[in-house]
Amino acid sequence: MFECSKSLGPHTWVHQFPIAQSSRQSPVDLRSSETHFDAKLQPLNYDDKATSSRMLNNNGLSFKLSFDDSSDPCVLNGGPLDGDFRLNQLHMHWGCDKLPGSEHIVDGNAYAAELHMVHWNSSKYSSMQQAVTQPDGLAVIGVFIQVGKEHEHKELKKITDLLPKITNEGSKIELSGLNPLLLLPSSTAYWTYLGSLTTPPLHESVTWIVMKEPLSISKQQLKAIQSLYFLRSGKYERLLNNNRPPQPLAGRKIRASFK
Ligand SMILES: CCc1c(F)c(F)c(S(N)(=O)=O)c(F)c1F
Ligand SMILES: [Zn+2]
Repeated sequence: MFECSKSLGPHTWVHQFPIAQSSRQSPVDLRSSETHFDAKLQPLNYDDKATSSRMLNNNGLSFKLSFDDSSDPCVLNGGPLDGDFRLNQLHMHWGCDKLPGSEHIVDGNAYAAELHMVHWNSSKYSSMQQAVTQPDGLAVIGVFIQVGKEHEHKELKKITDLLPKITNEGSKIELSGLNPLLLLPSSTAYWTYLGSLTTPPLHESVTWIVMKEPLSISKQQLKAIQSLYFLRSGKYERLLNNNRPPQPLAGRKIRASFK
């Protein structure tokens, strides 16, 4: 069978991206002792459009669902955010076999996987490329994923059913009519803190919004995710793309929308 391929260890990133050792890095351990309830935090607001998207096994590291953010954008606002943020892509981080795969952890505990929905600040910037380097450029919603009963909305199923069709690096497939709103858990409770991309170039441009309630998927769905692999120098390797360990909070405060 395939072995779990380890991407170049995160400890090597600092040579090319010195910001890796800066004070606004992600992911972090969401420790209850460091979180503070903030009554001023608004509920997240999504204009619930079903949008077209293209599923891609990108650079053999993960799969990415890209959304057309130029015409009929899917817009997020509210929560801790000032202004409108357009959904640009969503992707996932997972483990391998028994290894848990979430990037954020909660009081030291990891989940099986973590979904990231990446949005850029369209009130201040004109593209994702321009926003990705700005301190208020991005908002990423993180949703923990655990194995349990199959995802009730079937929205995640639309994604996992297609994964066997993009098992080779660079393969793409159209997926229209996905409603990102339905990928969010029923509870609106979230943590928020100022952080960074969790993979190079590690820009400190992300307002993180991590949902407290995990989504449940079936073992089969997790297997479909974990069986994503790519051909590297003639060898089939499975992906393990999640291994940035929690980074120092360095004095940052984590706000909670719930008591
Ligand atoms: C520049 C493309 C990109 C990533 F590669 C990425 F890993 C993340 S992450 N894991 O922090 O959500 C982003 F938000 C993102 F915009
Ligand atoms: Zn991510």
